[in-house]
Amino acid sequence: MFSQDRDVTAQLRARGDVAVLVPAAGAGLRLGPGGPKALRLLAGEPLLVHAVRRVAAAPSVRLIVVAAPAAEVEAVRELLAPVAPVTVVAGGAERQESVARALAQVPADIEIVLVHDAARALTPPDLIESVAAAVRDGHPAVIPALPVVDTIKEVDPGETVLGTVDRSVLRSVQTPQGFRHDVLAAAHAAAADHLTDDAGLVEKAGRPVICVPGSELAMKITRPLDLILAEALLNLG
Ligand SMILES: Nc1ccn([C@@H]2O[C@H](COP(=O)(O)OP(=O)(O)OP(=O)(O)O)[C@@H](O)[C@H]2O)c(=O)n1
Ligand SMILES: C[C@](O)(CO)[C@H](O)COP(=O)(O)O
Repeated sequence: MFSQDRDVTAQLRARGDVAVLVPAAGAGLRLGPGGPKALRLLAGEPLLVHAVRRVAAAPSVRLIVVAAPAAEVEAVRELLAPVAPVTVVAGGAERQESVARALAQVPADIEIVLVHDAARALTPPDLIESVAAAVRDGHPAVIPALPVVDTIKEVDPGETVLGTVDRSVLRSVQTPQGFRHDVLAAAHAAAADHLTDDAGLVEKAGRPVICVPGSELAMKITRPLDLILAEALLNLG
């Protein structure tokens, strides 16, 4: 636990120009049985607690809105009360719906909105700050990304390789994804399909999206091995 947590909690809402939406309503099917992923334990604490603690430690953050599994809204409020002041809403059946429900809680006077997966529980506050700073600098949509390290093949439905993709133009995309509030709201309002990230909605709306350097610590805890890796990263300090 960060030693400055109590100070951070007291200061939150008293400063900052950024709202962070934390979609946390997923089932975690790829992680296997054990309940909603955001409530699964990492070093004795739920992933959501790790994630929100780091969000609250970012100096720009004024408001945090968590989209929790519908059956866990009250439990999540109680869980996060000692961590940071948060608004908790019920998430939806798809990530995009969870984000939209959280976005509806953001007042119009907050101009920068970040969307950050609870599953990226170890994301450093510095990354949250760098994404927010790029939006503040005038970019309407900013996403953290890393170069792809594997060779990438395109295949047909029978797994026959059709070709090798030029990986130099590919990026593996993380969260937090940062947006001008009006741009994110318009993209969600216009959404026709369910996409896997919010930047995709902004792309469809024809607005520019830029990448900034991501962080290996912002890995998404998706499969069982990821929990083991995350625990090892925590132990590194
Ligand atoms: N209906 C949903 C689905 C996902 N999420 C959130 O979106 C983030 C990224 O989703 P992912 O890591 O894929 O989580 P799950 O959907 O839970 O995973 P799975 O696909 O393995 O079930 C997670 O913090 C997850 O809780 C959400 O808020 N609402
Ligand atoms: C938003 C995201 O984490 C960016 O990489 C990702 O798209 C979520 O996808 P998932 O299929 O819900 O894991």
